[in-house]
Amino acid sequence: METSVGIVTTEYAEFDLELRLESGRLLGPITLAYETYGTLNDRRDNAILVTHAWTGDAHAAGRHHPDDRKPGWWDGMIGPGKVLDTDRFFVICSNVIGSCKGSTGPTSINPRNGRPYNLNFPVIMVRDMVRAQVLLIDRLGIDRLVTVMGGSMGAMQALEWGIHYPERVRSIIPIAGTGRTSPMAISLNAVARQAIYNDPLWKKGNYRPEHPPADGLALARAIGHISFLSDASMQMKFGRRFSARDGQFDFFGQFEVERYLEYNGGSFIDKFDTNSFLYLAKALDLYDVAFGFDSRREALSQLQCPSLWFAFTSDWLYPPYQTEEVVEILRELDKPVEYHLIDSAYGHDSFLVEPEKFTPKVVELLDRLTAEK
Ligand SMILES: CC(=O)SCCNC(=O)CCNC(=O)[C@H](O)C(C)(C)COP(=O)(O)OP(=O)(O)OC[C@H]1O[C@@H](n2cnc3c(N)ncnc32)[C@H](O)[C@@H]1OP(=O)(O)O
Ligand SMILES: N[C@@H](CCO)C(=O)O
Repeated sequence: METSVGIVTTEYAEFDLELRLESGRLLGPITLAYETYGTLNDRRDNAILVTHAWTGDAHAAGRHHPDDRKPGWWDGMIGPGKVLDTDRFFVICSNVIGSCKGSTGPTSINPRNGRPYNLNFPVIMVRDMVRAQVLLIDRLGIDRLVTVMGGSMGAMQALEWGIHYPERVRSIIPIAGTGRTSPMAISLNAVARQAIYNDPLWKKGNYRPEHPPADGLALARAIGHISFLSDASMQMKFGRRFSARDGQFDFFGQFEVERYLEYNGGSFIDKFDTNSFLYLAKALDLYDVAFGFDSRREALSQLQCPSLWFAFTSDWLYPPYQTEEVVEILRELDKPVEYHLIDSAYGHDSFLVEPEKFTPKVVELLDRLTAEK
């Protein structure tokens, strides 16, 4: 049985308007990159929005070209007969504003001067990303989404959808998220930022695209990457193994884990723009569900739909207690809420590496919602 969505194309929705951001600044016109899988039914009520993490993109499933080395980032989840079954659901994955993956971000042309925004791009919040996604969902003619589902920054987007657009969602599924970014998570991003700022090629964001601050970005990504892993996953993957290529007493000889970080930091330079990385890190750091409300309780009281939450035992970036704090408040508020602590050794990135550990609960929720229709 064919379980892949096959060859897919990224589409680009253009909005000739100015969006008022949380900062009060205006951003426009706006482009959003997105992909869709499956078919929107006649009642237009079978749509699911998948929201991505920090360095993700709209390409969640299938391949752009038969020779692509890897499929989309959540290909195991999306396709005929899969968890997000494209025989039943119309699955949308939208890139976020601020990103460099086809949507309006710091690399886009500033209409006011015809030059790339670079640091003239406004600071955006997760809520602004969602505001832009609402334009896309309107454009697709969808009133209500079956669910909004995503991990990490995707979880923040799902929660913002539920709180600010309660009439537009029938459920939300935040995975490996947090209700507010902790000082520890912020401090890791702060060090990553310094790695970039200290690279002479960064030039306060005015680097030429062909000469990015590669050393700074690679180091910044390596710092981030450590926080996506866990003690257990590093023990399993690398242990204390020394790189077979190097002599143990070579001064620059590397442990296997060092090679891994160097490789993943280095390969990231070709995949992501430095300013976008910084703007999205800022959005992550600014995240607090209570922003604009008197309290988290007041913010969470806006949520009307069922919410299904997952946290991972080995996630030390957004540890389970941060999801549990939110779930606890929702329970006190008598909201329909379900929470599962998933035993996984893969740290924050467990939502990408071991989705099979939590997907049965997702299927249960989707079946329930479909039966209720
Ligand atoms: C929604 C989103 O979040 S989309 C963004 C997802 N992508 C990322 O986060 C980019 C970084 N990638 C990753 O973190 C991982 O690939 C994941 C989480 C997506 C998947 O994890 P895993 O399946 O465990 O992959 P793993 O960590 O083993 O491999 C990552 C890379 O390191 C390489 N690698 C593995 N071991 C070693 C090693 N000992 N030395 C050097 N390189 C190594 C792999 O070959 C792979 O290279 P590739 O990216 O060119 O294919
Ligand atoms: N590894 C994912 C998760 C980060 O939160 C990313 O880079 O987007």
